[in-house]
Amino acid sequence: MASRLRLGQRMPNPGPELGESKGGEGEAKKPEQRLEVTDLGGGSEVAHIRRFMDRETAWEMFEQLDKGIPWTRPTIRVFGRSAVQPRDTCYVADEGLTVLKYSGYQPHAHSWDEFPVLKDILKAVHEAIPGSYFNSVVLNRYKAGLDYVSWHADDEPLYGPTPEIASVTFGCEREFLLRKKPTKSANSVSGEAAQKRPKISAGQQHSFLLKHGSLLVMRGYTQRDWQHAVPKRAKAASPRINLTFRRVLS
Ligand SMILES: O=C(O)CCC(=O)C(=O)O
Ligand SMILES: [Fe+2]
Repeated sequence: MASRLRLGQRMPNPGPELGESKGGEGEAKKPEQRLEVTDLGGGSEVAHIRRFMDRETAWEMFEQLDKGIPWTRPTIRVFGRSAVQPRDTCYVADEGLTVLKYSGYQPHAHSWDEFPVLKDILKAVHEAIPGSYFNSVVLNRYKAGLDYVSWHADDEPLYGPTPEIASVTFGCEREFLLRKKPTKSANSVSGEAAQKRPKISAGQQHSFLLKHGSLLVMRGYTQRDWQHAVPKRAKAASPRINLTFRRVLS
């Protein structure tokens, strides 16, 4: 695991690796990037940088993505039924990678060259997470609070057993939930014992408020052992754009 920092701790020697500005003339304004790490246990963890980007830069990027991305709302298959995905999406990846397929849907892989803004964000993400390497990004646009992503894990084999996934948020803040997957042993117990045993015990859920310009990183066994979701929120009245950077293994 890349970081051993605990919740609320400051990264040591904040400097270029953290993307912190030296304040020189002509340099892009960058806020101090404070990293908060939540240990989920069992080799899973989440790192959160609430102010990954300053608000103004993040709004400029929001506008470019909102207008410039060829958003689609595909029909997917969930539990054997066809349904329109409850959010807009797009996919960008290096050429020649294994194709991504989820819920019976295979998104077209656009090229990074079509969207210079995505290259800028990718560079900032690489700088903020030392040792990271991402070659694809799934983009989601939630038009308002009725758009959502249901419980899932990004555990497709093309990402390997311990993928690092970096999630950048623009626009309306929304809640991001994590819950522990039911364990095999809990499932395999039959009869009365199984009924009495709760599948998800207290303390095995976490909630993060993902704000405009924030970065959240899931790493270790988070995709194998946990699920995540962005639930509907009737009060969320404005759009949110989220980018999840991933590394497709070759
Ligand atoms: O919008 C988010 O914060 C999460 C999106 C997500 O989980 C996904 O695209 O797999
Ligand atoms: Fe996901």
